[in-house]
Amino acid sequence: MSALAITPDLLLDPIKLLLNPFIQPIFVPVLYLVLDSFGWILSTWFNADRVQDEQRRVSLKPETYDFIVVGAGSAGSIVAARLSRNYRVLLLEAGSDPHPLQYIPGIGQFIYGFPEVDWLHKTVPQKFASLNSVNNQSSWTAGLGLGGSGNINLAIHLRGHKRDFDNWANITGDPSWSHEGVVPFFKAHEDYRGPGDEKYHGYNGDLRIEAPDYVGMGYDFVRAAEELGFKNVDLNGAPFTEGIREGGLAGLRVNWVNDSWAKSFMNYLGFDIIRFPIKRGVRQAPYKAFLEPALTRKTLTVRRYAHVNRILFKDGNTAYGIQYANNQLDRHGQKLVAFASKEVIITAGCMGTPKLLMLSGIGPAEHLNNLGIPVLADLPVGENLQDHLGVYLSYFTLEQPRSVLLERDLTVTQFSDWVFKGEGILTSPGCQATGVFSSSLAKARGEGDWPDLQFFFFGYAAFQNSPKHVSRLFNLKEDEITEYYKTSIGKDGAHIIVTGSRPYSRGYIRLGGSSPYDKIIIQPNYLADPDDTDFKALKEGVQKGLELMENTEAFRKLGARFNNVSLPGCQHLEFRSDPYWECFIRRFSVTLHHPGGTAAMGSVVTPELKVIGVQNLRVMDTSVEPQIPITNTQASTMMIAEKGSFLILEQWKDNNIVK
Ligand SMILES: Cc1cc2nc3c(=O)[nH]c(=O)nc-3n(C[C@H](O)[C@H](O)[C@H](O)COP(=O)(O)OP(=O)(O)OC[C@H]3O[C@@H](n4cnc5c(N)ncnc54)[C@H](O)[C@@H]3O)c2cc1C
Repeated sequence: MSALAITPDLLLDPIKLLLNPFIQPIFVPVLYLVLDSFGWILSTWFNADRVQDEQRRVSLKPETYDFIVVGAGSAGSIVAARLSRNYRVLLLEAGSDPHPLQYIPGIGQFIYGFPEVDWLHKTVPQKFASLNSVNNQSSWTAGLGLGGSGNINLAIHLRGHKRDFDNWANITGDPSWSHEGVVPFFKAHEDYRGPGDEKYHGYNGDLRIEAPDYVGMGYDFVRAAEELGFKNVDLNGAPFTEGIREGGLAGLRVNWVNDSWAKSFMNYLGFDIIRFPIKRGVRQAPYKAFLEPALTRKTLTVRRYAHVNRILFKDGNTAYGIQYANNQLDRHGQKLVAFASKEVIITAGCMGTPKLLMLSGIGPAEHLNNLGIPVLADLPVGENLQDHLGVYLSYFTLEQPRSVLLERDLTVTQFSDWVFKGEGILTSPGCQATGVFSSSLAKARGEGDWPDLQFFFFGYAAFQNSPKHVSRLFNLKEDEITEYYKTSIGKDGAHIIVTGSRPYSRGYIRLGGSSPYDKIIIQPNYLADPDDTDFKALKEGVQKGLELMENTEAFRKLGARFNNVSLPGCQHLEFRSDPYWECFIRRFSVTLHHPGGTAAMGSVVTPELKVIGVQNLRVMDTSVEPQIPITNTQASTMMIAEKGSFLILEQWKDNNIVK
């Protein structure tokens, strides 16, 4: 019998069995089968879990806690973990536990878009962007379950820019929201592994931040950016203390060492590989880092499948509890209430929070009146909606086998390396490098020190199922994407997403009806700002992206070339002409999933995150950001939760602490 044969002893050793060369050829078809079956895998798992949860049904009696936290996402997980150290906390989450596959960073992208883990929101049809999406509607994924969007996001850990937070301090009139004021709260939960300055990094916190074992072409991207004059910097780190090379950054002066203005100009402007909230290749934020370790506390009660429908008020405007339950989404059909003797804290995310506030009578009076909801506080809830819109510049094909081509590289060995060593391509959530920089428009406004563009680099090739996969993620028309990717599939490749990091366009979220089960109306108004600033910045960003990928030695060596097929919808235009790129931007523009601002500090909540005009109610999630930071939003959300918890603990200090 051949040494390669599958012998009985191999059947007892699954790893040896998987690594057997007989298995390798059937691995790829099996892999595709698994990837295509995620919907089924998730629904089977969650159905079983729900039945089990139902068997542990809680009593119908109203319960009283010190604090009630609504929503167990990136923010809620931290708030519940921090407060339950000292107080009795009830954490309510509409979804369930994270699915085991969600801990594998490299699989994250395949997992969203299913009702068990995703709220599956969609925007209203857009006029100026996302025009290759089905019905021009952008799909707005949002995580459902303990861990929230942190279970399904790309996990890119970037805090934002110094000026983002100094701007928050200006808007709120509270210097504690300035960069200097918030750095301690970023550091508080950080367990950082990487180069950087102690002044800006934490090393003993709950959340490991590190580079994955697999960085792929991340450094090629950073080297290419350096060729264009950008610096390789720690994007979460210290302001620069060194100068930049001659000719760098559009001819800015050199030798900045002793120039304090220049130092702050350079703060967080540059490129780097990405560090993530992962530990030995396992996703950490927020569930594993914050919530899981707190679950054994007697002071923390977590109710899953608990869809909160309304905040309860007494004495006119004092929040004292919540009502949760219903039919499909609820605690197994029970209608329940719970009371908070101190405060109710809403962390239901940028869409969930304004919805719950409005259903409870806190929102624009006219809108609530139209729906017959009695108005408790007339506030601009749902207004000020912002998101990062990105242009999906895909694919650059490569002549060198440097990218991840799923059917070639996602081998059995990669799986066993992830399981047993925490190594390999599955340790990476996908995006390998990033950079922030300013357009000429920002510079002309005198804001060259506050980047308005961001690049995300993915050294991943188009695989057989890419059209189906990308279409599902972004609600794109699959036949068009199939046509567009036809010459890229199966070839080594990479793509970048060029993002407007400081959008001027503002949208809104409104209720679709007065029932908690009515869908919300999401209008981001992408690229609708009256001066077209967002569009013009993206145009510049796209040109810079092409330059970086096609005209640098780093990528020339790899033979990088952009897709030679015209994007459906732009085929009538001269290929790669100015009008072609304008059309491309409007059509192949996708959400980066960074919505925020719908219960903003300064207009809906105070700088202490208290809802204006009512008592004992706070909001502590992405909704409170008056302007979203220039980078991804999870790190800043976790900072808000950390600072918010601190504010609460300070206020209730020494008051009925549970030992
Ligand atoms: C696909 C995707 C990719 C992303 N990639 C990145 C990235 O790489 N880096 C980054 O920094 N950011 C990323 N983000 C954004 C980031 O994940 C969010 O900004 C962050 O998670 C928001 O945290 P949150 O606590 O405000 O909301 P969430 O984490 O969404 O938490 C809200 C929670 O509230 C629950 N909830 C809502 N309504 C109710 C209700 N009525 N009753 C009970 N529970 C309710 C939800 O189920 C959810 O668990 C991404 C987001 C998505 C969706």
